[in-house]
Amino acid sequence: SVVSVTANGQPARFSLGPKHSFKGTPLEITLPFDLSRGQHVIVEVTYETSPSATALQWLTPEQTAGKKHPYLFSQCQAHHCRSMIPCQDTPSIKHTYYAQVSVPKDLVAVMSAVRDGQEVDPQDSGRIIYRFRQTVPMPSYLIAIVAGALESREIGPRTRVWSEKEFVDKAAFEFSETEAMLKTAEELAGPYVWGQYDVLVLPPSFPYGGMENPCLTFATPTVLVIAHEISHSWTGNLVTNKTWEHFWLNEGHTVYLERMIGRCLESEQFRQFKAIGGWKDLQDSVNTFGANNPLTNLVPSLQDVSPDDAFSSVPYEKGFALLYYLEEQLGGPEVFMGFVKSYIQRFAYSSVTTEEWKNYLFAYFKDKVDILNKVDWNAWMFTPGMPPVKPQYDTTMADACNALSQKWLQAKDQDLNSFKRSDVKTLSSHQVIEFLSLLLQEDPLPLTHVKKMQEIYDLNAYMNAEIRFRWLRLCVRSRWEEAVPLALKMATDQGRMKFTRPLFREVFNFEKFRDEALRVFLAHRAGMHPVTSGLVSKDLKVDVSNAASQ
Ligand SMILES: CC/C=C\C/C=C\C[C@@H](O)/C=C/C=C/C=C\[C@@H](O)CCCC(=O)O
Ligand SMILES: [Zn+2]
Repeated sequence: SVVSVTANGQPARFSLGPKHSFKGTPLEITLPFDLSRGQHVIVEVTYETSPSATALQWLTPEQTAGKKHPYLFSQCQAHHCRSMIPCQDTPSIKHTYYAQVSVPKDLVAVMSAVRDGQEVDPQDSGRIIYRFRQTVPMPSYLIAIVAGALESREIGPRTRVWSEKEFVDKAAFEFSETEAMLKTAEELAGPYVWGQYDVLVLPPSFPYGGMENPCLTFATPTVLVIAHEISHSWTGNLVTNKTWEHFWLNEGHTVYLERMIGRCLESEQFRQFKAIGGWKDLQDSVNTFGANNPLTNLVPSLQDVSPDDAFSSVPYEKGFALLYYLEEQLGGPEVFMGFVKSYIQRFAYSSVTTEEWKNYLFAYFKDKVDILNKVDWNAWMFTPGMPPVKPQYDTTMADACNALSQKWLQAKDQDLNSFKRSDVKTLSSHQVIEFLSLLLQEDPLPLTHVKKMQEIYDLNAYMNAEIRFRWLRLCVRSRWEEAVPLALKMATDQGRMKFTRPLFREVFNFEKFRDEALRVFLAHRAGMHPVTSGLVSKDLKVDVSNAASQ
């Protein structure tokens, strides 16, 4: 709700245009004077947000861990910043920012910026004003704000962990490797320019595993490793996709850098193992969208498509697969990481398109243009479905997962007693995830098999979200009725869309429990994040305009 607009202190006329289904309402400002090229103008917009702003989730005290105070958080990527700030909401424009946030004195405010002091609000002694300064130019989708009963712990020379006090010590323990990862990332990609690197653990309804807000990564309680968000400090936050159609530049390079950190801190075999899992995530997204769906292009057209509807593993994993394929063709990880570092230096502080990236690739590898000319660029970038080439990843860490999944897939009922608890106890949690992912790629296991798997491995007891999510999907697919309430509980106890959407879809596809999936969704809808509830309602084909929430 815009109250007034001024330009260089003079009142300016403004009008609101027609509301677009997902782009919002354009604000058009007419300057009260002529501008010449290069002249600067200060435009001030006085406005109020709406409680239903799609960037924001307002939690009641009952929805928090402490149960005493309300909580607010934002998620602006991709096009939601405009719902809380009237701005030129495009990743092609970068800006610094300064903010003062007044909150009741029991709450703490944090933003995606360096903290710049606090004071009692001169207008209300029951409130505190927190100040923030972001001096590195960044796109609007990286503006972020949280207010809640927060505490923090220092875990490194440039890192504090923030969360409600109930979780802060656990979070400090879980993210204790942050400084080691930051140092490794700096060795790979160049200096960290953002000053502080804090981590905020949000309540479980946060819709993504993590969000790379500068100076303050957001993480859900289901995330244990933040190498991905750390990597975004270079790819995404420093070098940014110019439009959301080039989102793979952000995510493909970030997955590449994340796995290079894994290579340095663990091993090359670990990197290869993670790439094998990523290929499966890509296959899962292609299956969900359909292999002919243009949204599975690496560079899709988003004309009339909301970025939230287009979001999937494709830009992450098709992007990674392309970079890994180029790495193999052009001389290996050290050589290709040299290119990625140079690309970051060349385009730091700006926004790029795929064409600019490709031109730079050809310029950097000017002695290997014959190799680059053999790449089927059209198939990689503008053709739906799986990539034209499947990389041959090292299977050392995956072999045990393949062997165990094959054993289950081929087992007859009379073979089921040959399985032992040690089958999974000897696997790492990464390998258990891979084992379950392999089974999810096949036709559903017979119900006798999943029941036996529970009896021997007790997978219901696993609290690792990546394991639990895959296990419950597997059970529901095998039509195990007792797994349905567990799947719906996981879908609603936390709201990370990576888990919540497929779990709801899986139960919805179990004909006998379709109504139960709808009932549970409608019962929880009011307390869900607005983007999550919008996408789940599309998945379950619920017409929310008529549906009553309870
Ligand atoms: C081609 C795709 C087009 C546009 C996508 C751009 C933004 C999509 C929008 O829905 C926001 C995405 C935010 C993602 C934040 C963090 C992710 O990296 C988390 C990935 C999923 C997870 O692990 O939970
Ligand atoms: Zn990312």
